[in-house]
Amino acid sequence: MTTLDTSNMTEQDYLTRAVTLSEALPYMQRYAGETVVVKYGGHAMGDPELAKLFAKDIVLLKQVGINPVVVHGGGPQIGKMLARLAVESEFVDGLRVTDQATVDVVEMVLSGSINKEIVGNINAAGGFAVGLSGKDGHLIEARKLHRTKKDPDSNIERVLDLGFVGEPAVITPHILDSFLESDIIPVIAPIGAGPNGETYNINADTAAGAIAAAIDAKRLLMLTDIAGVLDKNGKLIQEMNATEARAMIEDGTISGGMIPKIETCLEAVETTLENPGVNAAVILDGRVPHAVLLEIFTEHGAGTMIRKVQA
Ligand SMILES: Nc1ncnc2c1ncn2[C@@H]1O[C@H](COP(=O)(O)OP(=O)(O)O)[C@@H](O)[C@H]1O
Ligand SMILES: CC(=O)N[C@@H](CCC(=O)OP(=O)(O)O)C(=O)O
Repeated sequence: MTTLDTSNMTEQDYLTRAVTLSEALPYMQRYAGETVVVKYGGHAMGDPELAKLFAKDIVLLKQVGINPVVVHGGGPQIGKMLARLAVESEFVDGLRVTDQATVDVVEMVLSGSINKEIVGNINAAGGFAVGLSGKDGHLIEARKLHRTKKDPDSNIERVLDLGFVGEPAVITPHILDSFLESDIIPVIAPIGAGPNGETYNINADTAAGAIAAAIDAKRLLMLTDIAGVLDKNGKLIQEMNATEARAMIEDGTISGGMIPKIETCLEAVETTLENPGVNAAVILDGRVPHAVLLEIFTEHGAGTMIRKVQA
């Protein structure tokens, strides 16, 4: 556990701390009773000390009356386990091609070790976390994801078979209702069940976005391993709209794992007649200590924000 050495603190330091707490009040009021979905990426959870700070931040949110829902990834951790088991793995546009052997490992790592590690950290920080996957309580009913990709040489659309890669078909948030009314913090692994009981590997960004939309979350925070979306010159983009984002995917400035992240944010903020949409989605650097607190409780919003689009 990280402890703070207060032995050298002056009266001014304590005053600064009190002012900081007081300045958080309007944010606490703005978010009181609201739900915030936090997508915790596999790269962001690499450092054990940072992982403990993340858990503390989540407990703090719950303590001040905000409802955090954690949806986690674990791509690098799955990669390590597949390598240990000598199962080869490849990605297409940020999605892991997933055969039967791979999906078994994906479920084992995500629903097993990673989910329980996050639950353990939150509980050690004084929270009440409950770990589940999309299979629990019909939370995520999945279907096979169908992808096509244009061949750059011939310009012909080709169908890609990604195996057991799924997308959420139906989200049934019923199981989360009672958690959100209690002190329980749900921690969700992005695994879904298909109509015939088959297991689907869902990109964690996609799962987080679908859950955020289904529970009318106020904010979707995507914690990753980079400052946010970078432009062609490597400069951080603080705010972007759907048209800009699509153009950057088209011209290759946004690639790899950033593609499902952006697509998720765009879908999450879209308002339809049935869905009021998430107010804002933010892609931010999970390697920064207290990234969640900085984003929710200060003006110093880091990262790239994608705001709600009215229908
Ligand atoms: N325009 C871009 N701006 C920022 N990152 C980008 C961009 N295009 C591609 N990326 C890549 O996307 C990565 C984040 O996606 P990913 O590795 O899947 O993260 P996570 O594991 O957190 O989901 C970044 O580390 C970066 O390498
Ligand atoms: C289909 C697909 O690609 N699934 C991801 C699920 C984990 C994930 O998304 O983890 P990150 O958030 O750490 O990238 C995978 O197998 O790696």
